Amino acid sequence: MSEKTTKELEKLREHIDSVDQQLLHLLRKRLDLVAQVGGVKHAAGVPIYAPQREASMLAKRREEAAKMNVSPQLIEDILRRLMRESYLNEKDVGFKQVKTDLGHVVIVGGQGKLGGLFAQMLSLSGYQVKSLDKDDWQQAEAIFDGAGMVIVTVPISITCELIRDKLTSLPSSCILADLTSIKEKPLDAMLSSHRGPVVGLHPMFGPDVGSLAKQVVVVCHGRGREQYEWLLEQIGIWGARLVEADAQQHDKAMQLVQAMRHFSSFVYGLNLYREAADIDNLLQFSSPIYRLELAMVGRLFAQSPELYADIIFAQQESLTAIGDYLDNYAQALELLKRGDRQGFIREFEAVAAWFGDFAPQFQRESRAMLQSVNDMKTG
Ligand SMILES: C=C(O[C@@H]1C=C(C(=O)O)C=C[C@H]1O)C(=O)O
Repeated sequence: MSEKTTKELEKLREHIDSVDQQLLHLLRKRLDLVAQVGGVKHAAGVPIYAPQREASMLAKRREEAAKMNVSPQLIEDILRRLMRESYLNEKDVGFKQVKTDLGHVVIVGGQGKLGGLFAQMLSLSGYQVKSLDKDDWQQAEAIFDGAGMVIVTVPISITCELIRDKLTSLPSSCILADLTSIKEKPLDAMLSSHRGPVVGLHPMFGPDVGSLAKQVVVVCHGRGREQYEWLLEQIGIWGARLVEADAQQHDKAMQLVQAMRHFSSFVYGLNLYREAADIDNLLQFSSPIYRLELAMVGRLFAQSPELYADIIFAQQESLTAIGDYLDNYAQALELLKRGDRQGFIREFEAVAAWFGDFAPQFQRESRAMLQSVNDMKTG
């Protein structure tokens, strides 16, 4: 590079540094304003997450961006990232407490990750929370005494047994809830062990979410809804969206959404391991989509094998869903073995037609993800 070029670049880069510093100051200012909004909302008991405000704000900024010859998608990406920060900061002020005369909450399995998250959210909302874990059963009576709600969040394999053995003498005013990722059997167990209000919940997220804003919690009603309605409102205040479901339908969906999916990720990892694939090497040749896929598979093996065994082994019926997948794999492999390119294309088109408008929608969504995977690359 010539000296002139170096000088020119240096000067421009100094300007860029200064603009970035101004951005930083603006960010600080925005964070402070959002914190003030958080304070006002907290006092009024309003959830921080305000989708309508977000939609109208984004529409206006996009319009203004276009007029300034800035890409509307750029401002939308930046604002969405900032809004995520807004939800995370909400934990600093806490949440409105919907039910003020509940008595304390007992979380059976409160030391587990999901139990811990719910304990934290409830505490931030002003509830007194006690945890009951496997070594605490001797003190159970004292822990349960005066509880207004008991939430069960223990491994799926022991959930029903625990409910049937240990939760048979709660007072009928006490709410009994669970967070298990299957719903029909735990709900039956709760309804038969307890006379009072019962509700089944399935948080559709892992314990590592920073905030519940926009996350989904599935609700399967048991009995006495009017007595636990406040809990649903409370979860809404945390920002989550509640989706009501029939327990049986929910469990059927989980055979595909969880069992089959996690199982195929497990086999994908197993296959890489048996092939002794060199991950470093694969990453060097990876396209963003491959990296994203590897991230999805690899993250499984950073977590507890018990958790995934629990999810995959939870329902006998998942075996059918996984077996069907294996059959389809074998049939598709036959196309390949026969060199039946036309057959492959026919099947492809049939699936594409079945996906319908979802296919282009998923393409758009994944494009944004792939771009951020690429952004994260260094060097
Ligand atoms: C700050 C607010 O709360 C949330 C955060 C927003 C933001 O960061 O701009 C916008 C809407 C809300 O989801 C607000 O309602 O204005």
